[in-house]
Parts: sequence; structure tokens; C-alpha cells
Amino acid sequence: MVMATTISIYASPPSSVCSTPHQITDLDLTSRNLSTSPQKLGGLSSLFSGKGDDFSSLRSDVDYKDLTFTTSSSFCYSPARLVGSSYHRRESHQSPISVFHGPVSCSCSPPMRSFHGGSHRVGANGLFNRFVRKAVGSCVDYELGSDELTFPMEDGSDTRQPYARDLLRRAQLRHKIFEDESVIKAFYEAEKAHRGQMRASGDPYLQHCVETAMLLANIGANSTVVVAGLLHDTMDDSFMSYDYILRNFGAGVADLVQGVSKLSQLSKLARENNTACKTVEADRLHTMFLAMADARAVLIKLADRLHNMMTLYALSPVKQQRFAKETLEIFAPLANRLGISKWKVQLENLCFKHLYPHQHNEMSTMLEDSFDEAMITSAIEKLEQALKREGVSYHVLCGRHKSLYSIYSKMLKKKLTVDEIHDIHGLRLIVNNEGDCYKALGVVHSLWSEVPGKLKDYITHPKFNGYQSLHTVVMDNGTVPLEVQIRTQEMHLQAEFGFAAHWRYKEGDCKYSSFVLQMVEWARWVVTWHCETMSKDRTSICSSDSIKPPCKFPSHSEDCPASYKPNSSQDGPVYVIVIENDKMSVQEFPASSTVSDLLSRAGTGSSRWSMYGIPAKEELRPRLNQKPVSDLKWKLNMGDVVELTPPIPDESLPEYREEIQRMYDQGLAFSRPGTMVGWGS
Ligand SMILES: Nc1nc2c(ncn2[C@@H]2O[C@H](COP(=O)(O)OP(=O)(O)OP(=O)(O)O)[C@@H](O)[C@H]2O)c(=O)[nH]1
Ligand SMILES: Nc1ncnc2c1ncn2[C@@H]1O[C@H](COP(=O)(O)OP(=O)(O)OP(=O)(O)O)[C@@H](O)[C@H]1O
Repeated sequence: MVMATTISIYASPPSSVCSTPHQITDLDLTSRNLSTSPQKLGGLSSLFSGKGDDFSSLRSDVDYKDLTFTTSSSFCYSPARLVGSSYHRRESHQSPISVFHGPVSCSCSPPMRSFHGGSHRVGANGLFNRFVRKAVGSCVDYELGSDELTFPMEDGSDTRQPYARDLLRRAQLRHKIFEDESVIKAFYEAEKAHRGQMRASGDPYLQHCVETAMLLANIGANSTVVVAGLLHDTMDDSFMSYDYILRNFGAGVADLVQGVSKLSQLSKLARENNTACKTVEADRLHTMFLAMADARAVLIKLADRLHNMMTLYALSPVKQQRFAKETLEIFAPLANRLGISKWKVQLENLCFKHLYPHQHNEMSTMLEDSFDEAMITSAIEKLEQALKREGVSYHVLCGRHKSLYSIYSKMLKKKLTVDEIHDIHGLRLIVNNEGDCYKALGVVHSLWSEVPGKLKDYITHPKFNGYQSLHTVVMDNGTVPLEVQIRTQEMHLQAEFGFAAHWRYKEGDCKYSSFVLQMVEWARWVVTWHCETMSKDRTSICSSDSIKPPCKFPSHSEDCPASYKPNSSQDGPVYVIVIENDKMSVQEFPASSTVSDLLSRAGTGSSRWSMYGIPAKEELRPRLNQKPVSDLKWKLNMGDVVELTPPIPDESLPEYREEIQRMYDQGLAFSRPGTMVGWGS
């Protein structure tokens, strides 16, 4: 739920605070934090003032407020930084009215013509599409080649769809990017594409598109990503084609929408097969998602999933469970890898609530009083003043509440009671140099009493992975433990992007090949680059050699080892989805493997040769991305889907023949004389 904080000019994100005298340079696209920055906020400030539907049990649950890019999840406050900051500019775009909650009012609802539920893909069958288009009365024919927009752009002139105008106006009040010409154009295209479609919640489908785009806008995504966010479902759930999007919005947007569509298909496949419950395969899926699509497509998919999770109540309990499981296993870790910990926290807490309602309730009740935002903000103020008094300057001072799910996981993992978790409240201080780390530690210990045995000096004794920081736990008001982490900017960047990166620390990095590590690093940079903080802060970030990206951003040089591009030649493995006997698996193959290599691994291992002179396994009749494979030397690419159809056993052949004959006869009976129906097309 949303918490009001007196000091947050970030319109009070839920559970964190932050103060930065100079400039926030970290790239943690995180969550619920409070921070203070005397000079400039590097973090985003675009905020929602709305809040999650029924997530009121705890403030650590979803709220739509900020998705700050600031140092790990922070509430930021500082009088100085208000002046001329980008923050200020953005804040003026905030509105107290949420576009997200509650259905669009009845008076302006779109016409109901719902055919939602199936996915009618474009291009697979033109005849079929035209038929369905007619049948469902879709008002748009995307294959006609019209580049013209069929909606009036002028405000007020689109009298046909007042609900849409209303939705757009509300979105514009919340974020300036919705006034961008390309975004308005995309909005109306999405409206046209989804007209008449409703969500299970009863809301117009368009609302989901806007909410997805809004989530993206709030983490600072640029207009290309926001436009693609608005159109993200058009290829799957309407008849808009890749070419149409290309003509109207350019290749950048069309590729992103196609990327999201592919991710949606894979995710559906994985969900139906419960693939993600196997750790190894879930891990391959994360990697595959990042590798096969532009990292920004993953970002859009994550926003889409986050909004779907926020409205999960509208689905049946069975579906709720399925979505929540997949989200916890695939999407929350992806958000973590991309450094968007605000989304990760929201996704995890929502999954927690749906998958373990009993434990969630218990923890919510137990921690209701502990999640005291005022405590963090006052601790920050206290430390800020003391640092000023002692002449210790700093970059960032921020705080956060540990999320409900993170507390629960830590209790399980370390077999602790809630009272034994000392970092439910945490502060992080980023200073200029090592000497200041120790000075600041002295200041902290002079303000609060130290909990014996909890001081850790990872600066003098770095962790094996290179992680450096000072940690201490002190007692606030003599009763509440407060963890304080103190580090330099370089140490912080190492902790976010280097070998000691937080996602690896959380996941345990030993299992990753350098390929995966490079890819995640690249994806994080891409995502960050396309969001606001990165473009502002890259100079200072790149000043540290240890975490310097291998070449100049945004584009890597051709020979850069970290320049992962989908389908480019890579030494790393490829992950391929194999569907055999109706079972899906995610398999790893060395780079440059072929369909033939896959076949040699598949099946039950018959080594006999068929009458055509190819091994019997080729009788598995492989289909690659839905097309029969004609050349077994075809190279496998990341994210390929290979279906293997087992040979028809000899004894079943007569039965099959009879069945085919029956279908054939029926087909002829229903068709016009001389026309073949269903066969040979
Ligand atoms: N990025 C990153 N953060 C780390 C790493 N190690 C520790 N941290 C951070 O530091 C916090 C405390 O770590 P430690 O002081 O080592 O504490 P611990 O031994 O894990 O046990 P607790 O005191 O129960 O948290 C963690 O919760 C992380 O936020 C690391 O390798 N990488
Ligand atoms: N003391 C702190 N002050 C500010 N931010 C913190 C602090 N400790 C962790 N964070 C940040 O909060 C986010 C959520 O971390 P979370 O509480 O889930 O795990 P953790 O504390 O890092 O690890 P663990 O649960 O293993 O102790 C991360 O971005 C992390 O960097």
C-alpha cells in the first residue's frame, strides 16, 4: 500500500528513503526506498499516485508509485536537489488521479465485442484471418497496406471512442511522455486494434496496454519502448502485422513488439508444461529470454507481467496459481537480473500472496507495525545532520525496508525467526573515499548503539567475489535493529554491476558461464541506457575502470566480447526448446550445433536406418519454429523451438488411414465440387 512520507519529494514510494548530496550514479533500478540528495537526483521521479488493487495489507506490497533508478530502492529527499533537477520537471507530470484503478466509467466504455481468449496470429493464414476479421467485426484491416491512420489525432474530434480519449487524457496527466506524438499515435493504434476486447477483470483491453506503457514510462523508458509497450499485444491479440507496425512506427518498434510476442509464446509454452519448476530449465529460460530478444523486449514483457499480476484476482484460482508460479520462477529473477528491483519486489510479493496466502497473511500481520517508514526517514535525517556536523561528505544516503517475501525467504533459508532478521530496516551510505567510509562508521556508532558481533569490514577483507563495504547493525531507539552499509562509489558499482553484483549474490553465481554473465551485464546496460538515469550519469559511472563497460555505450564495437547480439556468432551455448512426446524441455547445445545434433540426442536411441537412408531418428520429422526442416544441417539459434513428432507405429497405420479417409470424405462432402478443403494447403 502507499505510504505518505513527509520528506519524500518522490511522492513517497513505499519503503525507502535516500539523500544524495552530489549525484546518484548507481544504476539500481530499484524499489521502495527513501533517499536524500542535496544536489541532484539521478533517480527517476515519475510516480504513480495510484496504488495496487487489493495490496493494502502491507506497504511492501505493490504500489504504483515510483520506480526509481536511484541507488537501490530509495526515498530521496533534499531541499537542494529540488532546484532545476530533472526530478522537478518530472514531478510536475504527476497527477493525483490514477489511470490504473477501477474500470473505465460505464458511460465511456468501449463497445463490447469480446472475442478474447484465443490468439489469432497474423500471417499464418490470410484466408482464415480475413474470415475471423469479418466474423468478429474487427474494424481494421491491417493487410490493406494503408499507411494512413484512420483515427483523428486532434483532441476532441474522436467522438466515437470517448472512453479512449478519457484514458489518454488521464495517462497524459500522469506522465508527459503520453503527450509525445508517436505515443499518441500508438495509443490510438492500440485502441483500434483492441477495440471491443475486454479483460477478464471487465476492463477494456486498452487499459492493460496503457498500464503496461505507464509502468515503462515510470522507470524512465524512452518513447520507442513506451510505444512498443502500448502495442505489445497487437500482433498476438489483434490482426496488426509486423509490416504494419514497421510502416507506421519503424523497425525499432516493430522488432520490439515481435520480440515481446515471441517471449509471450515461449512463456505460454513453459507455463503449460510447467517447465519453470525445474531449476536448471528455469535458469536456461531466463538466459534464453535475455539472449533471444532485445533486452528492452524483456523489459516490456516484465511490465506486461507485472500488470497482469496486479490484476490476477480476475482469473480462476487454477490460473492464478499457474501465473504466480511462473512469475516467481521466471519473471521475478529476470527483473532482478536486469536490475529493476522495484519490479522484482512487487512481483515477488504478489506471487507470495497468491502462492502462500497463509504465510503471507501471517507475515503481514506480524510485520505491520515494523514497516515503519517514518523510522527510516528519521534515521536518514539524523545521520545526514551528524555527517554534516562531522564534515563527512557523501554521494547517496538511502534506506529501504526489506520486502515481505525477502524476509520470508531469508527466514526459510537461514532458519531464523523474524526477530533474528537484522536488516528489515537498512540504510546505505555512499561516500567519496575509503577514509570517509571509516569516518562515517564512527559517526554511525556515535549516534546509535552497536549490536555486538555484527560489524563486518569487507573493505579490509573483501569477499571472495570482490565485494567491498562496511556493514554494521545498530539499535534505533534501543529496540529496532538498523543495518547500515557504507561504501565508496566504486565499491557500489562493483556491488551492482561487477562480479559481486547483487543478482549473482542472490542467485549464487558459481553455476554461470562467462557467456551468461556477459549477457546479463549487457542486458542491464542496455536497459539502463534506455532509461533516464543512465543517459545522465554514464560519464561518472564510466570513470571507474573496474566496472567500465568494455566499449562505448550505447553500441559495442563489432569485436567486443560483451557485445552479445541475438543470432550473432557466439562461443556461448544456445538454448533450444524441444517438444517431444508433448513434453517440453529447454536444452543446451554448444554454439554452431545443428538440427542433426539435436536429433542425435533425441528419441529413445534407435540406431537403425530407415528406408530413405537416414537414421530412424530423422523419422521424428522435426519442425523448427513451426516449419518442417528440410536441411538437417540447419544451425540452431537461441530460442528456437523444435518439435519432434514420433514415427507412426506400423500397427497403427490402418487406423490412421481409416481416420484420414473419414476426414477426407467429410471434407469433400462440405466443399464445393472440385475444391479441396483442408488438404494440400
Ligand atoms: N551486491 C552484493 N551485496 C552483498 C554481498 N554480500 C553481502 N551483501 C549485502 O550485504 C548484506 C549483509 O551481508 P553480510 O553482512 O555478509 O550478512 P550475512 O552474513 O549475509 O548475514 P545477515 O547479517 O543475516 O544478513 C546482504 O544482505 C547484502 O545486501 C555481495 O557479494 N554482493
Ligand atoms: N542496508 C541497506 N540499505 C539500502 N539498501 C539495501 C540495504 N541492504 C540491501 N539493500 C538493497 O535492497 C534491495 C533488496 O535486497 P534484499 O533485502 O532483498 O536482500 P539483501 O538484504 O541484499 O540480501 P539477504 O536477504 O540475503 O540478506 C537490494 O537492491 C539491495 O541492494
